Amino acid sequence: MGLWLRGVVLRALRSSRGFCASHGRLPPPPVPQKVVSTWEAINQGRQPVPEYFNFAHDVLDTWSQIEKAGHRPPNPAFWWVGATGAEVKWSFEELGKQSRKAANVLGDACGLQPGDRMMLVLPRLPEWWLISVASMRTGVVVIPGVSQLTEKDLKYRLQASRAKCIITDDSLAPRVEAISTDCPSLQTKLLVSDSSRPGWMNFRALLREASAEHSCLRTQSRDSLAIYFTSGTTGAPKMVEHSQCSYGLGFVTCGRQWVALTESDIFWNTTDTGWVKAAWTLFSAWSNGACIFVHELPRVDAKVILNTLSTFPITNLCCVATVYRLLVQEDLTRYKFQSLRHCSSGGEALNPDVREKWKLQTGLELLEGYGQSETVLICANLKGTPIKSGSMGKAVPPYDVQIVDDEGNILPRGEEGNIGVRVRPIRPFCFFNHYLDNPEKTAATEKGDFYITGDRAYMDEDGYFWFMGRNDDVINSSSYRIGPVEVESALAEHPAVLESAVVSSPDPIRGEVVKAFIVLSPEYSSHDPEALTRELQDHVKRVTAPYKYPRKVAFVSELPKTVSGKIQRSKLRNQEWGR
Ligand SMILES: Nc1ncnc2c1ncn2[C@@H]1O[C@H](COP(=O)(O)OP(=O)(O)OP(=O)(O)O)[C@@H](O)[C@H]1O
Repeated sequence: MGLWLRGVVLRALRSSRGFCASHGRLPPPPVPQKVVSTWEAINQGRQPVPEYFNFAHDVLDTWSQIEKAGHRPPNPAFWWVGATGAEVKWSFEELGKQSRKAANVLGDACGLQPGDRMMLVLPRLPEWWLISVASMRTGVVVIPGVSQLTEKDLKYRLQASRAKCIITDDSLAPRVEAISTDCPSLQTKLLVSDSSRPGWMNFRALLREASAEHSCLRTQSRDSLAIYFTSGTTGAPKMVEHSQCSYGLGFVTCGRQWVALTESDIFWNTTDTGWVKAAWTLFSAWSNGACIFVHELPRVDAKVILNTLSTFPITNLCCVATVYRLLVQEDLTRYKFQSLRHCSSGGEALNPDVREKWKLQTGLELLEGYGQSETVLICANLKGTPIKSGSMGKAVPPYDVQIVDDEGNILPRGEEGNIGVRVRPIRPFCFFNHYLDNPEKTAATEKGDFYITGDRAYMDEDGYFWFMGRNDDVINSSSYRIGPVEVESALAEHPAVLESAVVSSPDPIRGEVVKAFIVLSPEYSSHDPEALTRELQDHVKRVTAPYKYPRKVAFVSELPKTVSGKIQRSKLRNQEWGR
């Protein structure tokens, strides 16, 4: 543990009951709340960031001590359920032991050194969490990716990151083999499988033999921790580099106050391991001592999700809005969620209609949060704060979030502009280091004192943020600026609409007009399209300002989405504009 942080945590632990080991009494019993509040104080900028920090050592091993002292409920730290019902459960102690073994695999068998980069592309298998922690212990920089990556995607990522090692499973191995000669930096291929494959080392076999003795690398807080490729919703994915502390200490508040976790909770986020939300979950949950629940979930299936929520004592759930949109199509009253008490949604705009349907059927509030791969949680409806349906909530400390113009000047409340996060005079520690190998892009995201997120919104008189869309998604029709989210939310209120994407489309008179691509609910799929178009247009005119109604409507069987499940409006827009 960094010396400074170790001191702070130990003081917190000792002050709990006044025991003093040197007087021959019992060792001080750890007090989880005090440990977490110390980390939270750092997260919120009330205490300085320590010079040295390593999440595996400073946080996970502390929870292991707390657990050993009997000061954590008996729920596991990690609970995995396979597609066919197999289960894996680890305590913090077991996680520590297994991840030390995995660290020896990375350091010894793979010969990886601190600072070396390693791509990790696995479906939701327990090894993903083990190797993520092992990379922290060794100082190896992890680069997660999703299993659906094509050969082209893999080549782009391996070449751009110059990764020395890739860890994956049987399904992706052939794709790696097809492009590995084009990736000169790639030296080691590690397979997570029960069978062997020529040219690959076998992780499971190596893990069985590895020693559980490993001394965690003493990393500086600013050392590189991970590189995340963005979703590519708007263009080629960017490489976002995070430090040991930015994510390691930046998610304590997110975990405590947005997804509302304590050490007795069991938290399920249905996200894929390759998306940054998996990291958000790892750091939010484990910094708060909560259990991470994982279902293998080979594909996102509403019934499997609902059955899982009914079968296991999951207390907290987080999904992207797309998943909740799917869930509310089901008859939720047929399920009984015994333990579920808190639900959250992020990564995409949450339509008010979906939130209301969820609440009506489950009795549970859905708290929306907003952030990016580059940041931690920027805005959110934190637990216990009043919700304004359709708003992303307020700025989350330590961020100072403002609506700014293109030069970084703060705009008055109610005016639409860029969502900006203040980075001067002090850049929050819980922020990405930079876009790797792209100083121009890094510099271009800052205007005046603010980092410009690329998203548009307005802030109301009470400090709540209302998302309009990404910069490029906002439609400018006859000088009226129209956010796609508002139109999509209006459409979502109509029973015919399963989901929709709203984009600009060329128009000889207005320059551009609103076009809605709509996936119909099964009951409406055989309706007369012309009559339905008119009905939906009238509906939008009724529920929102009439000028926002979609002048063009197309019924489609599905919408283009990123591998993380987000709607790619840019693809539809480019199609409209012939780009
Ligand atoms: N609650 C939310 N409401 C609306 N949009 C959200 C919300 N949360 C996240 N987003 C969107 O997701 C973006 C962050 O996602 P991510 O970091 O995965 O990269 P991306 O923007 O999807 O990919 P790329 O930068 O490659 O286009 C935000 O900038 C915002 O546009």
